[in-house]
Amino acid sequence: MNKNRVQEWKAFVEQVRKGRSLVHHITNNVTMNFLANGVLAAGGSPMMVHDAIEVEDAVAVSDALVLNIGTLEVATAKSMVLAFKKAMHSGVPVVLDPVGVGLSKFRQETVKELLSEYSELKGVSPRTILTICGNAAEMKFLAGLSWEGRGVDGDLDFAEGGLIELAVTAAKRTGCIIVMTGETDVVTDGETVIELSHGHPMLSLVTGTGCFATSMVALYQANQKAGSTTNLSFLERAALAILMLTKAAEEAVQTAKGPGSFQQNLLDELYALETTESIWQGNIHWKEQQSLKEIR
Ligand SMILES: Nc1ncnc2c1ncn2[C@@H]1O[C@H](COP(=O)(O)OP(=O)(O)OP(=O)(O)O)[C@@H](O)[C@H]1O
Ligand SMILES: Cc1ncsc1CCO
Repeated sequence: MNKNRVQEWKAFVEQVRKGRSLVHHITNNVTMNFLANGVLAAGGSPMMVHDAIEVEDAVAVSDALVLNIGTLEVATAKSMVLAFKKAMHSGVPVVLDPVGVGLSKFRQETVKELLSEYSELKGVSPRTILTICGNAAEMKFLAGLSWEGRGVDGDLDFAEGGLIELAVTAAKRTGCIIVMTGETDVVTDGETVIELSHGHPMLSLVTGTGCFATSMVALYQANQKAGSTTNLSFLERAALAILMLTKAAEEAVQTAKGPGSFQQNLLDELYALETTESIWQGNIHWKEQQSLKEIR
C-alpha cells in the first residue's frame, strides 16, 4: 500500500471540502437543484448561469465549468460555446456531460463544435483541460461507434475488457480525459487507466447521479485558491471525485428505504464522509501500458 499517495489524496479531498470552489454550470433543468445541493454538500459553491449575455462574466469568476446537454436548447447551446471559449482562454477547467448525445443531430453538432474548438486550441497557451463524463452509451458514440442509448439513458452491457478499450478509444479520439460511469467507472486519458468499482445499483434509480458525477469531477478539478496547490493530476482528481461519490453512496444505502431517502442520505454522506482508511480500501486499480498495478 502506498501510504504517501493516500496521504496526498486525503489532504486534497480535505482541501476540496473546505475550498468552496465556484463551479459554474450550464446544465439541464431536470437535475439542476440536485447538482447545486450536491456541490454544496461536497464542499463547493454552485452557480447556474445560462444566458449568453452573462455566461462569460460568470466564467471569469469561476474555478470550473460544467456543460451538460441533458435538456439542450438552441439558446443554451450558444451559451455553452461562448462559456467554453472563455474558460479555455482563462484557465478554467471544463467538464462536459454529453447526455444522450446520439439522440439528435442537434446534440451531436453541439458536442462536435465544442470538441473542434478544443482541438483547434491544441498547442495554444493557456489552454485548460476538457474532461468528458458520461455513461457507456455516450462514450460509445464519442468513440465513433453506433449509438445504442435509449432516450437520455445508456443501459449498455459490456465485458470488462471492452469497457476499458471503449474509454481509451474515446479518450484518444477526442483528446480529452474520459470519465465513463457505470457499475465500474473508468477514468482515462488514453494512456493511464484508473478503474473504480464502488457505488450501488440504487444510484441508477435516482435521476441525475451521472450529472452529479460530472459536477463532482468539476469540483475536484477546479482551480484551487492561491496557497492551496496540489501535485495531483487532473486524471487522479477526477478519480477521487468518483471515489468520494461512490463511497458516499455505499454509506447512504445502509439506512435508505428506497430512492427518495437514498438521495437525501447521499447529500448527508457527501457532507459527513470521513476520509479514514476504509475510504481508500478496495477496488481502485491503476493501469499503465497494459500492466495492472494497484495504487494502494
Ligand atoms: N450498478 C451500479 N453499481 C454501482 N454504482 C453504479 C452502478 N450504476 C451506476 N453507478 C454509479 O452511479 C453514478 C452515475 O452513473 P450512471 O452511469 O448511472 O450515470 P448516467 O447514466 O449518466 O446517469 P443520469 O443520466 O441519471 O445522470 C456513477 O458514480 C457510477 O459509479
Ligand atoms: C431525465 C432527463 N432528461 C433529460 S436530462 C435528464 C436527467 C438525467 O440525465
